[in-house]
Amino acid sequence: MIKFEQVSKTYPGGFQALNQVNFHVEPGEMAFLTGHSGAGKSTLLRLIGMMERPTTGRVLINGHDLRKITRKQIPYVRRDIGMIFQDHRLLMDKTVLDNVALPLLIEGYSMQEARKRVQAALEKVGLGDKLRHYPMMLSGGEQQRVGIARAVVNKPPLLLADEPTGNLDPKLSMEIIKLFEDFNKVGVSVLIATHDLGLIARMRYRTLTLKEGRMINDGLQESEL
Ligand SMILES: Nc1ncnc2c1ncn2[C@@H]1O[C@H](COP(=O)(O)OP(=O)(O)OP(=O)(O)O)[C@@H](O)[C@H]1O
Repeated sequence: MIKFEQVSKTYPGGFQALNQVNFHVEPGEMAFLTGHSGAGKSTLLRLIGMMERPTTGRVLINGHDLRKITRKQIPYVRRDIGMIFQDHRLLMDKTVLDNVALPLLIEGYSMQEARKRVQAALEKVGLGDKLRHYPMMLSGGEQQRVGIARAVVNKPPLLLADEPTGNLDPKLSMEIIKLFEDFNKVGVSVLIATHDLGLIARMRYRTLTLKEGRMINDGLQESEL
């Protein structure tokens, strides 16, 4: 589902954020990505999301070699990826319905067609009764769930999350991770970048660890890391 082959990324200005990174996330797998601040986690996610291109090496997503994707094809490949951010990036002047419907409307669905799918996505994240609410009327955990509903509404085979629990307390964090587990159980691949080593330790999933742009560990998190 995600394959990195000798991937390096140097930003304009000369900073090398990733150095010869190799890993493979299989279809249907769930894994964490961790490392110190500045280790390159967001850069790695941005390469998968095609917001950045690697300087050298090859990234494959769901069989697509991203080097061969033209600018015009990017939206099609991106449909396979649901992205979730720490700050959820909801439109605050739009209702929950409008926020979650957005990816479908961009794909060309009418609001009438989209509404059923939006309702189903919101029910999966436990917010089936909040369609008409504005994000400001919701708690932080609920806002994050709306962000997740928006990411899954078009049923992508891959979910990427960048610090999805960064603003939440441990109980709410665990609930959010359980949601990711639910999607993983129905076959969605999930990659979650997080600083939260406590959370990772409780979950016992494969953990990819970056240090200064290098992948230094790929396996279950070891307690000394
Ligand atoms: N657009 C950019 N231009 C130049 N340097 C950048 C750019 N984006 C990131 N960097 C640098 O690359 C390094 C890795 O950044 P990245 O955001 O990938 O780290 P991170 O592991 O996600 O960190 P954090 O956990 O703090 O978000 C940092 O030193 C950062 O300053």
